[in-house]
Amino acid sequence: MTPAARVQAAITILDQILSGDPAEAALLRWSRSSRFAGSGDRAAIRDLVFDSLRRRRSRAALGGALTGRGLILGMCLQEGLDPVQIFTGEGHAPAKLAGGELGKGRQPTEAEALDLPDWVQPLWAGSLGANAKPVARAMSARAPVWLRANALRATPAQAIASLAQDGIVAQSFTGLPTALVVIEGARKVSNARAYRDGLVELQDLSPQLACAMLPTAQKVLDYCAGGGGKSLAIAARGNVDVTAHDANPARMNDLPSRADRAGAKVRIAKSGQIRGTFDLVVTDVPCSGSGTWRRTPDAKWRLDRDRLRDLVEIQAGILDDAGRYVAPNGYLAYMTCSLIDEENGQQVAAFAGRSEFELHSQRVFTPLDASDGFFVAILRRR
Ligand SMILES: C[S@@+](CC[C@H](N)C(=O)[O-])C[C@H]1O[C@@H](n2cnc3c(N)ncnc32)[C@H](O)[C@@H]1O
Repeated sequence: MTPAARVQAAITILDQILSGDPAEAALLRWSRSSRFAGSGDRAAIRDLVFDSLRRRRSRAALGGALTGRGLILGMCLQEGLDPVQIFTGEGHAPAKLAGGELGKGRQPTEAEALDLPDWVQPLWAGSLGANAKPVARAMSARAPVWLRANALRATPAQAIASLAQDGIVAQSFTGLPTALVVIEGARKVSNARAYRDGLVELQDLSPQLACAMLPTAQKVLDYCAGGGGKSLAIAARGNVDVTAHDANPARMNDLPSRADRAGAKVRIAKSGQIRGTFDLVVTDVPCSGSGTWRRTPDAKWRLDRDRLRDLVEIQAGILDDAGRYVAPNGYLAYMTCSLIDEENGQQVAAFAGRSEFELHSQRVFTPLDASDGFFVAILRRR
């Protein structure tokens, strides 16, 4: 495909997303109906779509319309590209710019330039204080790919060497050597031997740092285990008995095969099958995902106040339920991939106020720390 044809494909997909389709579904549908597109085309179109969603507000202002064409026109103006060279109307390129189309845009207001919904902005500012604007700006950039070198299978150096054999360049993070940032070849990771043989797992830096903060424990319950990212990270410490649970057991379907690949032992407990108490219970709760909006930018525009309120209620219920499984003097860890304090510090403070747990430590990670946004609090049972 020519670069201009890729742009036209992105415009079509963006229009479907703007009319309500989830981004992944719209991309998949386009791929299936466009067998002529190669993997390079698909990757480039995906990047165009996701970049435009990350910067939806500012690009719509610049491009003069919240449409696929408006967003791509906004992209041209934001990145100093000449739109006349792209909107040529030739072959499969976008149709020529209509008279006046170029003049409809304007400079984004200060609020639009942050690329956050209006209703989120006060929550964002209240949660992040002086970092609110830099974090919002960082959210409009593409996220790096992070891997966790799995200590049950390899040292970080061995994992890096194996990745290199498949053309992937990765580098250890100074503060946590098992966290590897992919410098080159990110799209090759899922086919690499290091990944297939369990030497590395895909996991952002912030949950890795959060798991590293967890107290040492022999018996751990991962109460909201989902695909098992936290279970596997905890199991990789060795000498630990990990039980994974999720209210929706189907979410754990892949966990046994992931654990086999990683050489980890994880026990699966369905609801009603959790026995006894644990030294550490981890609750990686459902949340707004506002810390990962770089990776799932359409979620940024779909979240609303009602959904956030529901999530805060669900999180509070999970803390109350999960707390029952913590042994006396044991720990309860609460995690979200959100930056909104209602889901984080306020949630934990309210729980400490109504329970027999006291706050031991907490930390917010943001893209300013090179990671996704993430929150972890560790509470101790009195
Ligand atoms: C953020 S995801 C977990 C991600 C997972 N820990 C990982 O690292 O891959 C939240 C999970 O909480 C589960 N969940 C929702 N409500 C729950 C509840 N009341 N009790 C336990 N799990 C719940 C969801 O099914 C979902 O899998």
